[in-house]
Amino acid sequence: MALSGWVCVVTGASRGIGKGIALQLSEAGATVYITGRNEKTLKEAAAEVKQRGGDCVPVVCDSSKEDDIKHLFERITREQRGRLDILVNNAYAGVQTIMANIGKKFWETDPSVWDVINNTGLRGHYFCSVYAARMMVPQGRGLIVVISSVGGLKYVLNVPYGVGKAACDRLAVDTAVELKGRGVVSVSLWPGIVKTELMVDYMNRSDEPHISPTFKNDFSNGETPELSGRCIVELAKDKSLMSLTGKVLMTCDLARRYGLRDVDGHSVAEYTSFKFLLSQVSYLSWLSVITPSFLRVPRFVLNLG
Ligand SMILES: NC(=O)c1ccc[n+]([C@@H]2O[C@H](COP(=O)([O-])OP(=O)(O)OC[C@H]3O[C@@H](n4cnc5c(N)ncnc54)[C@H](O)[C@@H]3O)[C@@H](O)[C@H]2O)c1
Repeated sequence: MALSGWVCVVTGASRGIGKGIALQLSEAGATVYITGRNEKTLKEAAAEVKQRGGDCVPVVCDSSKEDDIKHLFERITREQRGRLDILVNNAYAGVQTIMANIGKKFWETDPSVWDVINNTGLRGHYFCSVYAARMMVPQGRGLIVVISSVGGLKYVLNVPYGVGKAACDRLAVDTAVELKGRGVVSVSLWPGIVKTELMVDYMNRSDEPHISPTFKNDFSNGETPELSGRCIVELAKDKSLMSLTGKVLMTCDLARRYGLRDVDGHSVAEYTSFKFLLSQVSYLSWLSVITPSFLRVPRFVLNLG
Protein backbone atom coordinates (compact mmCIF):
# COMPACT_ATOMS: atom_id res chain seq x y z
CA MET A 1 0.00 0.00 0.00
CA ALA A 2 2.49 2.57 -1.27
CA LEU A 3 0.04 5.48 -1.00
CA SER A 4 -1.45 4.59 2.38
CA GLY A 5 -2.54 7.79 4.15
CA TRP A 6 -2.34 9.87 0.95
CA VAL A 7 -5.24 12.14 0.04
CA CYS A 8 -6.09 12.51 -3.66
CA VAL A 9 -8.69 14.25 -5.81
CA VAL A 10 -9.70 12.94 -9.22
CA THR A 11 -12.14 15.20 -11.06
CA GLY A 12 -14.67 13.64 -13.43
CA ALA A 13 -14.36 10.11 -12.09
CA SER A 14 -17.82 8.62 -12.53
CA ARG A 15 -16.61 6.83 -15.68
CA GLY A 16 -13.76 6.68 -18.18
CA ILE A 17 -10.14 7.50 -17.42
CA GLY A 18 -11.06 9.36 -14.21
CA LYS A 19 -12.69 6.28 -12.72
CA GLY A 20 -9.72 4.17 -13.84
CA ILE A 21 -7.33 6.54 -12.07
CA ALA A 22 -9.45 6.54 -8.91
CA LEU A 23 -9.46 2.71 -8.91
CA GLN A 24 -5.67 2.56 -9.14
CA LEU A 25 -4.96 5.32 -6.58
CA SER A 26 -7.30 3.76 -4.03
CA GLU A 27 -5.90 0.29 -4.71
CA ALA A 28 -2.49 1.76 -3.80
CA GLY A 29 -3.96 2.79 -0.43
CA ALA A 30 -4.94 6.45 -0.97
CA THR A 31 -8.18 8.10 0.13
CA VAL A 32 -9.62 9.35 -3.15
CA TYR A 33 -12.18 12.15 -3.49
CA ILE A 34 -13.96 11.66 -6.80
CA THR A 35 -16.09 14.31 -8.45
CA GLY A 36 -18.79 14.51 -11.09
CA ARG A 37 -22.13 16.22 -11.66
CA ASN A 38 -24.46 13.27 -11.28
CA GLU A 39 -24.83 11.93 -7.75
CA LYS A 40 -26.16 8.53 -8.84
CA THR A 41 -23.35 7.64 -11.29
CA LEU A 42 -20.77 9.09 -8.92
CA LYS A 43 -22.00 6.90 -6.07
CA GLU A 44 -21.94 3.87 -8.38
CA ALA A 45 -18.31 4.60 -9.25
CA ALA A 46 -17.47 5.07 -5.55
CA ALA A 47 -19.10 1.71 -4.76
CA GLU A 48 -16.91 0.08 -7.43
CA VAL A 49 -13.79 1.62 -5.90
CA LYS A 50 -14.84 0.51 -2.42
CA GLN A 51 -15.59 -3.00 -3.69
CA ARG A 52 -11.89 -3.29 -4.55
CA GLY A 53 -11.02 -2.38 -0.98
CA GLY A 54 -10.37 1.32 -1.62
CA ASP A 55 -11.35 4.38 0.37
CA CYS A 56 -13.40 6.69 -1.83
CA VAL A 57 -15.41 9.85 -1.14
CA PRO A 58 -17.88 10.86 -3.88
CA VAL A 59 -18.49 14.63 -4.03
CA VAL A 60 -20.95 16.23 -6.44
CA CYS A 61 -18.89 19.03 -7.99
CA ASP A 62 -19.40 20.62 -11.39
CA SER A 63 -15.94 21.61 -12.65
CA SER A 64 -17.45 24.46 -14.66
CA LYS A 65 -18.68 26.14 -11.43
CA GLU A 66 -16.15 27.91 -9.23
CA ASP A 67 -18.34 27.69 -6.10
CA ASP A 68 -18.53 23.89 -6.41
CA ILE A 69 -14.74 23.70 -6.75
CA LYS A 70 -14.18 26.01 -3.78
CA HIS A 71 -16.52 23.94 -1.59
CA LEU A 72 -14.79 20.70 -2.66
CA PHE A 73 -11.37 21.90 -1.49
CA GLU A 74 -12.84 23.48 1.69
CA ARG A 75 -14.39 20.11 2.51
CA ILE A 76 -11.10 18.25 1.98
CA THR A 77 -9.26 20.83 4.11
CA ARG A 78 -11.81 20.22 6.90
CA GLU A 79 -11.94 16.43 6.63
CA GLN A 80 -8.24 15.79 6.01
CA ARG A 81 -6.82 18.56 8.22
CA GLY A 82 -5.36 20.40 5.26
CA ARG A 83 -3.66 17.40 3.66
CA LEU A 84 -3.77 16.97 -0.11
CA ASP A 85 -1.17 14.90 -1.97
CA ILE A 86 -2.42 14.50 -5.54
CA LEU A 87 -4.85 16.38 -7.77
CA VAL A 88 -5.75 14.78 -11.10
CA ASN A 89 -7.45 17.29 -13.40
CA ASN A 90 -9.45 14.92 -15.58
CA ALA A 91 -13.10 16.11 -15.80
CA TYR A 92 -14.14 16.46 -19.42
CA ALA A 93 -17.55 17.28 -20.83
CA GLY A 94 -16.68 17.18 -24.52
CA VAL A 95 -16.52 13.55 -25.68
CA GLN A 96 -20.12 13.15 -26.88
CA THR A 97 -20.15 16.61 -28.53
CA ILE A 98 -16.87 15.87 -30.30
CA MET A 99 -18.21 12.53 -31.58
CA ALA A 100 -21.44 14.18 -32.79
CA ASN A 101 -19.48 16.76 -34.82
CA ILE A 102 -16.71 14.65 -36.34
CA GLY A 103 -15.97 15.66 -39.92
CA LYS A 104 -17.39 19.19 -39.56
CA LYS A 105 -15.18 22.27 -39.96
CA PHE A 106 -15.10 24.82 -37.15
CA TRP A 107 -17.27 27.30 -39.05
CA GLU A 108 -19.89 24.62 -39.66
CA THR A 109 -20.08 23.81 -35.96
CA ASP A 110 -21.98 25.71 -33.28
CA PRO A 111 -19.43 28.01 -31.60
CA SER A 112 -20.70 26.92 -28.16
CA VAL A 113 -18.82 23.64 -28.76
CA TRP A 114 -15.79 25.61 -27.53
CA ASP A 115 -17.46 26.10 -24.12
CA VAL A 116 -18.63 22.49 -23.87
CA ILE A 117 -15.08 21.29 -24.48
CA ASN A 118 -13.02 23.87 -22.64
CA ASN A 119 -15.11 25.20 -19.72
CA THR A 120 -14.76 21.93 -17.84
CA GLY A 121 -11.67 20.50 -19.57
CA LEU A 122 -9.44 23.58 -19.29
CA ARG A 123 -10.92 26.42 -17.19
CA GLY A 124 -12.08 23.88 -14.57
CA HIS A 125 -8.56 22.42 -14.41
CA TYR A 126 -7.11 25.89 -13.78
CA PHE A 127 -9.55 26.61 -10.95
CA CYS A 128 -8.91 23.21 -9.33
CA SER A 129 -5.15 23.78 -9.63
CA VAL A 130 -5.46 27.14 -7.84
CA TYR A 131 -7.36 25.67 -4.88
CA ALA A 132 -5.15 22.56 -4.74
CA ALA A 133 -1.94 24.63 -4.81
CA ARG A 134 -3.29 26.70 -1.89
CA MET A 135 -3.26 23.44 0.11
CA MET A 136 -0.07 21.93 -1.32
CA VAL A 137 2.27 24.93 -1.22
CA PRO A 138 2.03 25.41 2.59
CA GLN A 139 2.68 21.67 3.11
CA GLY A 140 5.68 21.85 0.74
CA ARG A 141 4.69 18.83 -1.33
CA GLY A 142 2.14 17.58 -3.83
CA LEU A 143 1.53 16.38 -7.37
CA ILE A 144 -0.81 17.99 -9.89
CA VAL A 145 -1.57 16.04 -13.07
CA VAL A 146 -3.51 17.41 -16.03
CA ILE A 147 -4.94 14.78 -18.37
CA SER A 148 -4.25 16.00 -21.89
CA SER A 149 -3.53 14.24 -25.19
CA VAL A 150 -1.51 14.28 -28.39
CA GLY A 151 -4.03 16.93 -29.51
CA GLY A 152 -1.75 19.35 -27.65
CA LEU A 153 0.94 18.74 -30.29
CA LYS A 154 -0.92 18.29 -33.57
CA TYR A 155 -4.37 18.67 -35.09
CA VAL A 156 -6.74 15.95 -33.87
CA LEU A 157 -10.57 15.84 -33.98
CA ASN A 158 -11.41 19.58 -34.09
CA VAL A 159 -10.15 23.08 -33.33
CA PRO A 160 -11.46 23.62 -29.74
CA TYR A 161 -10.16 20.15 -28.81
CA GLY A 162 -6.60 20.79 -29.98
CA VAL A 163 -6.44 24.36 -28.67
CA GLY A 164 -7.76 23.13 -25.30
CA LYS A 165 -5.19 20.34 -25.11
CA ALA A 166 -2.29 22.65 -26.06
CA ALA A 167 -3.49 24.95 -23.27
CA CYS A 168 -3.71 22.01 -20.82
CA ASP A 169 -0.07 21.23 -21.58
CA ARG A 170 0.89 24.88 -21.04
CA LEU A 171 -1.12 24.89 -17.82
CA ALA A 172 1.10 22.10 -16.47
CA VAL A 173 4.30 23.69 -17.79
CA ASP A 174 3.54 27.24 -16.60
CA THR A 175 2.20 26.25 -13.16
CA ALA A 176 5.45 24.28 -12.71
CA VAL A 177 7.39 27.52 -13.33
CA GLU A 178 5.57 29.31 -10.50
CA LEU A 179 5.66 26.22 -8.23
CA LYS A 180 9.43 25.95 -8.54
CA GLY A 181 11.09 25.61 -5.14
CA ARG A 182 7.75 24.87 -3.40
CA GLY A 183 7.98 21.06 -3.51
CA VAL A 184 4.90 20.73 -5.73
CA VAL A 185 5.21 18.88 -9.04
CA SER A 186 3.02 19.72 -12.02
CA VAL A 187 2.86 17.52 -15.12
CA SER A 188 0.66 16.89 -18.12
CA LEU A 189 -0.19 13.27 -18.96
CA TRP A 190 -1.13 12.04 -22.43
CA PRO A 191 -2.94 8.70 -22.41
CA GLY A 192 -2.88 6.82 -25.73
CA ILE A 193 -6.11 5.57 -27.28
CA VAL A 194 -8.26 4.50 -24.33
CA LYS A 195 -11.08 1.97 -24.32
CA THR A 196 -13.45 4.02 -22.17
CA GLU A 197 -17.17 3.21 -22.01
CA LEU A 198 -18.02 6.07 -24.42
CA MET A 199 -15.27 5.12 -26.88
CA VAL A 200 -16.27 1.44 -26.89
CA ASP A 201 -19.86 2.49 -27.49
CA TYR A 202 -18.79 4.78 -30.36
CA MET A 203 -16.62 2.09 -31.96
CA ASN A 204 -19.47 -0.44 -31.73
CA ARG A 205 -21.77 1.76 -33.80
CA SER A 206 -21.73 -0.04 -37.12
CA ASP A 207 -23.15 3.00 -38.97
CA GLU A 208 -20.25 5.29 -37.99
CA PRO A 209 -18.63 6.46 -41.29
CA HIS A 210 -15.60 8.20 -39.75
CA ILE A 211 -13.87 5.13 -38.31
CA SER A 212 -10.98 3.98 -40.51
CA PRO A 213 -9.76 0.36 -40.47
CA THR A 214 -6.39 1.66 -39.14
CA PHE A 215 -8.10 3.33 -36.19
CA LYS A 216 -10.17 0.17 -35.55
CA ASN A 217 -6.92 -1.76 -35.30
CA ASP A 218 -5.28 0.88 -33.06
CA PHE A 219 -8.35 0.90 -30.85
CA SER A 220 -8.24 -2.88 -30.41
CA ASN A 221 -4.67 -2.43 -29.09
CA GLY A 222 -5.73 0.55 -26.95
CA GLU A 223 -5.24 1.17 -23.25
CA THR A 224 -7.63 0.32 -20.45
CA PRO A 225 -8.91 3.34 -18.49
CA GLU A 226 -6.81 2.16 -15.54
CA LEU A 227 -3.40 2.42 -17.23
CA SER A 228 -3.19 6.20 -16.62
CA GLY A 229 -3.90 5.50 -12.94
CA ARG A 230 -1.17 2.89 -12.80
CA CYS A 231 1.26 5.45 -14.29
CA ILE A 232 0.23 8.12 -11.74
CA VAL A 233 0.77 5.69 -8.83
CA GLU A 234 4.29 4.98 -10.13
CA LEU A 235 4.95 8.71 -10.60
CA ALA A 236 3.86 9.38 -7.02
CA LYS A 237 6.31 6.75 -5.76
CA ASP A 238 9.19 7.99 -7.95
CA LYS A 239 12.08 9.33 -5.85
CA SER A 240 13.14 11.61 -8.72
CA LEU A 241 9.63 12.91 -9.41
CA MET A 242 10.73 16.54 -9.07
CA SER A 243 12.95 16.11 -12.15
CA LEU A 244 9.78 15.59 -14.20
CA THR A 245 7.97 18.76 -13.15
CA GLY A 246 6.82 20.95 -16.02
CA LYS A 247 6.99 18.04 -18.45
CA VAL A 248 4.46 16.53 -20.81
CA LEU A 249 4.49 12.77 -20.21
CA MET A 250 3.02 9.94 -22.25
CA THR A 251 1.57 6.79 -20.71
CA CYS A 252 3.67 4.66 -23.10
CA ASP A 253 6.87 6.43 -21.95
CA LEU A 254 5.95 5.98 -18.29
CA ALA A 255 5.04 2.33 -18.85
CA ARG A 256 8.53 1.81 -20.27
CA ARG A 257 10.19 3.86 -17.49
CA TYR A 258 8.49 1.84 -14.73
CA GLY A 259 8.27 -1.53 -16.51
CA LEU A 260 4.45 -1.51 -16.49
CA ARG A 261 1.96 -3.62 -18.39
CA ASP A 262 -1.68 -2.65 -18.68
CA VAL A 263 -4.06 -4.04 -16.04
CA ASP A 264 -5.42 -6.56 -18.57
CA GLY A 265 -1.88 -7.95 -19.05
CA HIS A 266 -1.33 -6.37 -22.50
CA SER A 267 1.87 -4.51 -23.28
CA VAL A 268 1.31 -0.79 -23.83
CA ALA A 269 1.16 0.46 -27.43
CA GLU A 270 4.28 2.48 -28.32
CA TYR A 271 2.87 5.56 -30.05
CA THR A 272 6.29 7.09 -30.72
CA SER A 273 7.75 3.96 -32.33
CA PHE A 274 8.47 4.08 -36.07
CA LYS A 275 6.57 0.80 -36.29
CA PHE A 276 3.37 2.49 -35.06
CA LEU A 277 3.88 5.67 -37.08
CA LEU A 278 4.51 3.75 -40.32
CA SER A 279 1.35 1.71 -39.71
CA GLN A 280 -0.63 4.98 -39.86
CA VAL A 281 0.41 5.73 -43.47
CA SER A 282 -1.41 3.39 -45.84
CA TYR A 283 1.32 3.19 -48.54
CA LEU A 284 4.05 2.63 -45.91
CA SER A 285 2.22 0.24 -43.60
CA TRP A 286 4.01 -2.79 -45.13
CA LEU A 287 7.26 -1.31 -43.75
CA SER A 288 5.89 -1.35 -40.20
CA VAL A 289 5.79 -5.15 -40.32
CA ILE A 290 9.57 -5.36 -40.68
CA THR A 291 10.46 -2.37 -38.45
CA PRO A 292 11.57 -3.31 -34.91
CA SER A 293 9.37 -1.74 -32.22
CA PHE A 294 12.28 -0.41 -30.14
CA LEU A 295 13.09 2.24 -32.78
CA ARG A 296 11.37 5.41 -31.57
CA VAL A 297 11.16 9.07 -32.57
CA PRO A 298 13.72 10.85 -30.35
CA ARG A 299 12.12 12.86 -27.56
CA PHE A 300 13.84 16.09 -28.68
CA VAL A 301 12.01 15.85 -32.03
CA LEU A 302 8.67 15.70 -30.18
CA ASN A 303 9.78 18.58 -27.98
CA LEU A 304 10.65 20.62 -31.05
CA GLY A 305 7.20 19.81 -32.41
N1 LIG B 1 -10.67 8.30 -24.26
C1 LIG B 1 -9.52 8.47 -24.88
O1 LIG B 1 -9.15 7.71 -25.80
C2 LIG B 1 -8.60 9.57 -24.45
C3 LIG B 1 -7.29 9.59 -24.98
C4 LIG B 1 -6.41 10.61 -24.58
C5 LIG B 1 -6.84 11.58 -23.69
N2 LIG B 1 -8.12 11.54 -23.20
C6 LIG B 1 -8.52 12.60 -22.28
O2 LIG B 1 -8.86 12.07 -21.00
C7 LIG B 1 -9.80 12.93 -20.35
C8 LIG B 1 -10.98 12.12 -19.88
O3 LIG B 1 -11.62 11.58 -21.02
P1 LIG B 1 -12.58 10.31 -21.00
O4 LIG B 1 -12.45 9.69 -22.33
O5 LIG B 1 -12.37 9.50 -19.78
O6 LIG B 1 -14.01 11.08 -20.94
P2 LIG B 1 -15.43 10.57 -20.39
O7 LIG B 1 -16.46 11.44 -21.01
O8 LIG B 1 -15.55 9.10 -20.49
O9 LIG B 1 -15.32 10.94 -18.83
C9 LIG B 1 -15.32 12.28 -18.43
C10 LIG B 1 -15.68 12.37 -16.97
O10 LIG B 1 -15.83 13.75 -16.61
C11 LIG B 1 -17.09 13.95 -15.97
N3 LIG B 1 -17.56 15.31 -16.21
C12 LIG B 1 -18.06 15.83 -17.35
N4 LIG B 1 -18.39 17.11 -17.15
C13 LIG B 1 -18.09 17.41 -15.87
C14 LIG B 1 -18.20 18.59 -15.08
N5 LIG B 1 -18.69 19.74 -15.58
N6 LIG B 1 -17.78 18.54 -13.80
C15 LIG B 1 -17.28 17.39 -13.29
N7 LIG B 1 -17.16 16.25 -13.98
C16 LIG B 1 -17.55 16.26 -15.27
C17 LIG B 1 -17.99 12.88 -16.57
O11 LIG B 1 -19.10 12.63 -15.73
C18 LIG B 1 -17.02 11.70 -16.64
O12 LIG B 1 -16.93 11.06 -15.39
C19 LIG B 1 -10.13 14.01 -21.39
O13 LIG B 1 -9.33 15.12 -21.16
C20 LIG B 1 -9.76 13.36 -22.71
O14 LIG B 1 -9.48 14.28 -23.73
C21 LIG B 1 -9.00 10.57 -23.56
